[in-house]
Amino acid sequence: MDFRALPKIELHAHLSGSISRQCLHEVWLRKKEAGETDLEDPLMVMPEGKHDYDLKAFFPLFSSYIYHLISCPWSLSHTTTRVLEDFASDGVVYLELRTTPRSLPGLSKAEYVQTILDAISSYHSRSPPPPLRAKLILSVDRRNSLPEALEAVSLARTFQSAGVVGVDLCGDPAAGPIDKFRPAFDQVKKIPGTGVTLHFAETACSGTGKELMELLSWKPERIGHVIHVPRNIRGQIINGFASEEAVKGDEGRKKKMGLELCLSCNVHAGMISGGFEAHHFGEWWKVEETIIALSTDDVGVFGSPLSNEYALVAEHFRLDRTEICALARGAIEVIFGGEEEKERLRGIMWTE
Ligand SMILES: CNc1ncnc2c1ncn2[C@@H]1O[C@H](COP(=O)(O)O)[C@@H](O)[C@H]1O
Repeated sequence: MDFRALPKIELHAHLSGSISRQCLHEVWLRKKEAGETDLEDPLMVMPEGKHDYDLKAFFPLFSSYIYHLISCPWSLSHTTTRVLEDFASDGVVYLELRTTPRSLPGLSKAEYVQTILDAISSYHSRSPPPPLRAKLILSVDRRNSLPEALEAVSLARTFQSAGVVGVDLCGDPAAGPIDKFRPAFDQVKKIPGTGVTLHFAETACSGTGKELMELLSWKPERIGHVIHVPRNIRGQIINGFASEEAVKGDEGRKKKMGLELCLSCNVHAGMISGGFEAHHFGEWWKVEETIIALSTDDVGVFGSPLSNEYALVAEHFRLDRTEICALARGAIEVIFGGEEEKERLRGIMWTE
């Protein structure tokens, strides 16, 4: 099967982690030549072919390096455009990119978000129109304070009509308790048409029953990674605890929880043991009450484009062509991009 040609949906991609090393290198070269950076060449910091970053090494890549390189409107806009092009050339037809609003020298958080939305909008208006449509999710980092989280939610409200469709909780799972963010995610629920997605049970320390019950009580439509899940919490996910209010009008059924599963990230970062065969994709993909959206997380770091994630599940879990098409199409139901976009996707995604 041609996994690149297969039309695909990507729902869990962090902007700064999705920038290819080549693109980072080009930004670095231009800044170096202009005398604007003292940073080391990204190809030295993140050598081509190295993908085994454990979480201890992974998070500082952003705070200590990438954020210092992508630090002006030009580099932000340029790298966003390149990320869109890279996903499109891998056969992605719908992308929800996520990013943590940050202020850069001379750029407020609102201008940071606006710059990314402008890059997306000018990408959409290319001629002929590209098959990829992109939306934006704003992330709250676990290291943030409540006021910072509330600011992200307020930005999501402000930029909703310009393409922001959701709010995410991400960041180093070792970074303290998350209860403090409840008022922020309560606010998201009051913005009609804005979805909630949460990094969920990424590590043993963030996989306690207490934390996961708290996260589910925020009523996310989707959860990401879903690794260290105790049995009773698994039951809650399956029984639709999180979306009990989101009853589907016509059939009276509860909405299914979307699971954003990122195989290569989890394997390369050592978040699971036993390799691809042992990945919890195998436990979830036949659970009818949930919907899996295979995702890349940080393709710039872990090096596996979405087409390869589909190839991996086909290989390790023996999905045939029909099952692969059903898996890819299934994600339509859990996008945050609205009914019109769902209809477009139903028209272009393969059925067999
Ligand atoms: C194991 N995977 C992950 N788990 C948790 N958070 C992650 C992540 N991968 C990326 N991020 C979050 O996304 C930021 C980079 O993109 P943006 O600057 O927001 O576009 C990282 O700083 C981290 O907080």
